[in-house]
Amino acid sequence: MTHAAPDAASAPLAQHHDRILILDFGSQVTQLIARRLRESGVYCEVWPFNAAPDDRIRAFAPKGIILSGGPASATDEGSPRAPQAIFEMGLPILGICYGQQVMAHQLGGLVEGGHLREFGRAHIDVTGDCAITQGVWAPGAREQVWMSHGDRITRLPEGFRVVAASEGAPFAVIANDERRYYGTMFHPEVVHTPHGAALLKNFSHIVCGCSGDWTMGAFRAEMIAKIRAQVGTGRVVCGLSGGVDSSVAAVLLHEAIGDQLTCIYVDHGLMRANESEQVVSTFRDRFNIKLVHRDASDLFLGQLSGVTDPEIKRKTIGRLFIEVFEEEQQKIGGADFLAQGTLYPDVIESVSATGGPSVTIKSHHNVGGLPEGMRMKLVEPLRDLFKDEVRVLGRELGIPETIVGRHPFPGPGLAIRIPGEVTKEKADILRHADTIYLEEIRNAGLYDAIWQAFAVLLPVRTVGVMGDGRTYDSACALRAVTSTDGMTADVYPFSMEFLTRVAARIVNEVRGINRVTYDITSKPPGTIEWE
Ligand SMILES: Nc1ncnc2c1ncn2[C@@H]1O[C@H](COP(=O)(O)OP(=O)(O)OP(=O)(O)O)[C@@H](O)[C@H]1O
Ligand SMILES: O=c1[nH]c(=O)c2[nH+]cn([C@@H]3O[C@H](COP(=O)(O)O)[C@@H](O)[C@H]3O)c2[nH]1
Ligand SMILES: NC(=O)CC[C@H](N)C(=O)O
Ligand SMILES: [Mg+2]
Repeated sequence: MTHAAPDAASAPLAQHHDRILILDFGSQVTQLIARRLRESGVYCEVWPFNAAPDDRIRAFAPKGIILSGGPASATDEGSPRAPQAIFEMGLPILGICYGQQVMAHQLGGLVEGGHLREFGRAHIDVTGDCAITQGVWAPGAREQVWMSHGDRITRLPEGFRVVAASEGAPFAVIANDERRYYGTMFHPEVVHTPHGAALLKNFSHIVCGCSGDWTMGAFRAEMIAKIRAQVGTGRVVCGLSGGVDSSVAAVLLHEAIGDQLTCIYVDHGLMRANESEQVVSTFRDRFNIKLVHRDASDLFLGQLSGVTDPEIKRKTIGRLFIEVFEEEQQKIGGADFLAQGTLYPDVIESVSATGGPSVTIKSHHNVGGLPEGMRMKLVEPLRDLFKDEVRVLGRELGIPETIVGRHPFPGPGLAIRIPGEVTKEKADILRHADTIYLEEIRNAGLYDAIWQAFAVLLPVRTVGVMGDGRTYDSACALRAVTSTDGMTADVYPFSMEFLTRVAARIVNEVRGINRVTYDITSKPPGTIEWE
């Protein structure tokens, strides 16, 4: 499941599982193909299309290959090509969007731009049947899919036939039964293609014959072996926040390398109330993991003084985290590796995954915020997983529900919930409001129905009247969203009664806030955090 140039060490580990190779042409949603395959129990790896030499592919011995979508046009000179050798390996191939177009082009078909473009929801007419649609779509049906293309195939290569068509894509599904080549113009990997997962499962299970024996239990075993292979006898420090991701990473690492692991919890003065005590007692006492608790609030708050730009805040925090980790590893006699609970969404939002043109939305402190020239090597066992998969793994590892089910809390903490300059006073005010808000959510039994809820301290002062006196204090915003993976999110529909109760408590109890608003922006167009 690595999203790096294939490394020789990874292949033998997966040897006893059926596997699919995904060649990435730079689509924003390539990782969702891997995720859908994992959900149906199939081991897979994502390799950049241009880092897949023929001998490596043969050594990996996949049961099938999927070609992802991508931003290029197959008709452009110099646009990406699939390794020609894959068409001589006798393996089933599924091309998705650009992957379909490039396969058609390389096999002698014709691809053209300048036709009707389709973005988002579209409908296709199923005109035939094939191995990937069987049992999912019946001929004659009209089905919803999700499209994102400007080019299309205008002439099929030899041996292919049409199975479904849309207005903008006469070749929405194509099949060459004899060679077991299939192509879709739409994206079966996204949830907006309602039966997409079933189509992919038909490809992996029926066409490629994968048995579906890849589970989170298998992931755990393989990842432990991978960690051991990477780390050897070296020492590892792990940034542990007590959040879901680093807790799961720490317990997994501990299982893999025992006392070679030391966790470092950094209190940057921007954590929530009582966080430090909870983390220390859980990990030291319950899991028996070596843990350093570092109070670095003066350092962080000092360096954030005068900083107002969100990206500079994030990069400052990312740099200071590493500085602190470097200092602490020296105190324990040196470490060769830094482990973090980085997840796939952290990676995709921070950097372009394949060096392609996907844009940086924000620099997650643990990815885009890392300083150049960091000495320790990174160990990031969860880098290819989505949050809900990490939760499944956490349960598999016996981590208590109070940790596994926690709302995410970003590494930069309250700093990115205080637009403008961050000060200790503001952090204290926000911490208090946030505590009340979450207490009310818990009391109302809503905590588990919400992906993430928090308060934001606005850099706006407003006039109020309290006890017949005039106030001129800050406004705060409440945010609560539902989501499955943090990539998209919807507003949580609280009752007005609940919201007004929370607002009253905050204004009454928190000195410095005299007005409360509720943020009703979904993601997109908003992001979950305000900065
Ligand atoms: N206060 C902290 N001390 C040490 N490491 C931290 C701290 N905050 C974040 N990190 C590191 O940065 C990584 C990314 O942070 P992130 O918030 O995404 O994950 P998390 O805190 O582990 O889980 P969650 O998303 O549930 O909050 C963490 O996994 C951890 O390695
Ligand atoms: O560890 C982290 N470091 C960061 O720099 C960071 N920025 C956002 N987040 C969390 O990621 C999820 C998506 O957030 P956004 O919609 O704000 O991008 C949400 O769950 C956010 O809380 C971060 N986590
Ligand atoms: N999503 C894709 O793979 C798009 C493929 C190609 N760039 C097109 O516009 O048709
Ligand atoms: Mg966190």
